[in-house]
Amino acid sequence: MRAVCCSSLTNDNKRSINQLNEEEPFMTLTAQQIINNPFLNKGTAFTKAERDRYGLNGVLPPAVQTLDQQVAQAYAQYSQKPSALEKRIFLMDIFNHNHVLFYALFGQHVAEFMPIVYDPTIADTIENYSALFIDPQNATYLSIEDQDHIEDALKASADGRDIRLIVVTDAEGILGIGDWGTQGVDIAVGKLMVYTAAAGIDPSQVLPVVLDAGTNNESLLNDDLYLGLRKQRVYGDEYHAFVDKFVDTARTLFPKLYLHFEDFGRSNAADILDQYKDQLTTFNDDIQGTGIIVLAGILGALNISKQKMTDQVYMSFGAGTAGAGITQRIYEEFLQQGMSEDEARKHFYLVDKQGLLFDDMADLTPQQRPFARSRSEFANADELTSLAAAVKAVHPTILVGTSTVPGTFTEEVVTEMAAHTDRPIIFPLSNPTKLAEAKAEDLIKWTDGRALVATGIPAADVEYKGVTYAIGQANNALVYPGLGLGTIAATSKLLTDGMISAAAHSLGGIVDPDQAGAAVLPPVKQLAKFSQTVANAVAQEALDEGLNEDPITDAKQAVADAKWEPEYKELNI
Ligand SMILES: NC(=O)c1ccc[n+]([C@@H]2O[C@H](COP(=O)([O-])OP(=O)(O)OC[C@H]3O[C@@H](n4cnc5c(N)ncnc54)[C@H](O)[C@@H]3O)[C@@H](O)[C@H]2O)c1
Ligand SMILES: O=C(O)C[C@H](O)C(=O)O
Ligand SMILES: [Mn+2]
Repeated sequence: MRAVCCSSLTNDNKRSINQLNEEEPFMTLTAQQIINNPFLNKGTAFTKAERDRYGLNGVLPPAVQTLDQQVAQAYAQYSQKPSALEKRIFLMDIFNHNHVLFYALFGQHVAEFMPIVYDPTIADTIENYSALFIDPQNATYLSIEDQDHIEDALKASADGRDIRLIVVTDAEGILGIGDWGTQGVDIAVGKLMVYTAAAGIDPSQVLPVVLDAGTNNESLLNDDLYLGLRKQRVYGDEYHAFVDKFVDTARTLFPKLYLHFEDFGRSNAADILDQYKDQLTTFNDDIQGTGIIVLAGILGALNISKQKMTDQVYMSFGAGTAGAGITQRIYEEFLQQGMSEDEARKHFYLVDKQGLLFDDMADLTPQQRPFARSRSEFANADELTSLAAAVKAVHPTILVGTSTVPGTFTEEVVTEMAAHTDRPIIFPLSNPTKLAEAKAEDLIKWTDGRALVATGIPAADVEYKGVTYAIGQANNALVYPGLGLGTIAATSKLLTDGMISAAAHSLGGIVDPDQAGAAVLPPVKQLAKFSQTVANAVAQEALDEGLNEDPITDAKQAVADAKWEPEYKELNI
């Protein structure tokens, strides 16, 4: 029996499959093992010489195609698929068979594919994951009831690859659609695809992981097809011991790990980040990634309105994981711009289920507490139990929605806000599409074109009174790939606030703010380009803070060297 690709690579002998191909002929694979390995397979693009060498003659149709021809053929098929879900299933099929082709195709159609591979279509595939299941897509499925296999499972799915990046979810708070148990694994798969398409993270160095600690989703528990653990979600010490065991095992197996946490529940997300952030490069996308993109969007909006950050009055509608994370990031920016903590806090207002949050409320989260207000500030404090009442009392200049409640930025709320500020900054960010607090088009119309808008999911341009308003996408996907690439390229020991701030500031200067209808953030079609900008800024900051493990001096060069391109390399196995 011949060795299956790469399983003989030990942790001490870690190389990516690409490096491996280039360096050493160390094992022989059968034709079937090659074409069934998505990291190695080239399909019809195997050359004549490769076909001779690896016994592929007659195993494939005789014509030899180029990658460009394969991309064109696949895109033509894709275009015929009648729905977003079918388009996504088709692309996943390509991914399952041939990673280079998948990423070459994705790279040529980034803006078109983002909403298919990622949000919002990914929400449909998560809700229907068990029914649609075909392939585990190199993910690791860890169960709280089977912790003895954590190490084996991580090793088996990594299959000897040099894992540098894990996206892990426990799926308690998938986007705004709630608890999806094991089915949430797709968010880890999808986020990783965006890392590679946007920033060129080597796909052989990544691993999607789901931590299945049960689910409180009754529809899943009652679904015969459900593929996860059929029990109520576990919380408290038992849950944290499970997370600890996963993190300890993963960092031991993969010592250069960048660990990205995604869509954990409100009661766990911030605690887990605090627990690990000073130990290894830990990133919480919903807290930190969203904080970066919203700060970048606000900086972009202020560039257009020519206003100062420290003159703004900020209101968060929905102060959970993302809402509180964004608030903290904007608050830090106020401090960075020279304001004292006490002065800065006066600019922030949180509205959640209870209405405006006050410091005498017993049910505040630790992240909400520092921004809760005193009732004595308002004559009618007890009446401020709705967004409309809070907006009327506070007159915010910035309103960010992370509430998961659709349509809550009503015409009444928006016109009241716009009555007290020239250029209201309004970001309805709840995902997917069906949960957004408002539509971009309505915000532009209700404010007669004055609102500076960004949305969580892609929004079409808005034509209004002869001006075309481009709508920025304030989705963390615009920054987390560059942040990850920069951090990994710099071999940074930690991910610091300084690196996070550098990422947010690096997105400025890409959009021309003087163009009528300019967007507050750069367009998704330039995602690959500005991911590089973010990566360079982050890597430079890591070096400036002396966080690099390897002796790197040139941040840009390190980023360029770390970047993977979807090209067929000569197989040498
Ligand atoms: N655009 C982005 O990049 C981005 C990033 C992260 C999260 N999000 C979106 O933000 C939303 C929230 O995500 P999260 O991770 O913070 O979830 P979360 O559950 O941690 O927070 C949601 C918050 O909204 C509050 N809420 C619920 N109903 C409300 C109501 N009627 N009025 C006011 N507040 C209410 C909840 O109490 C909670 O505090 C989701 O829809 C998610 O998709 C967007
Ligand atoms: O996944 C997204 O589209 C962004 C964000 O992380 C979310 O949870 O909504
Ligand atoms: Mn998320």
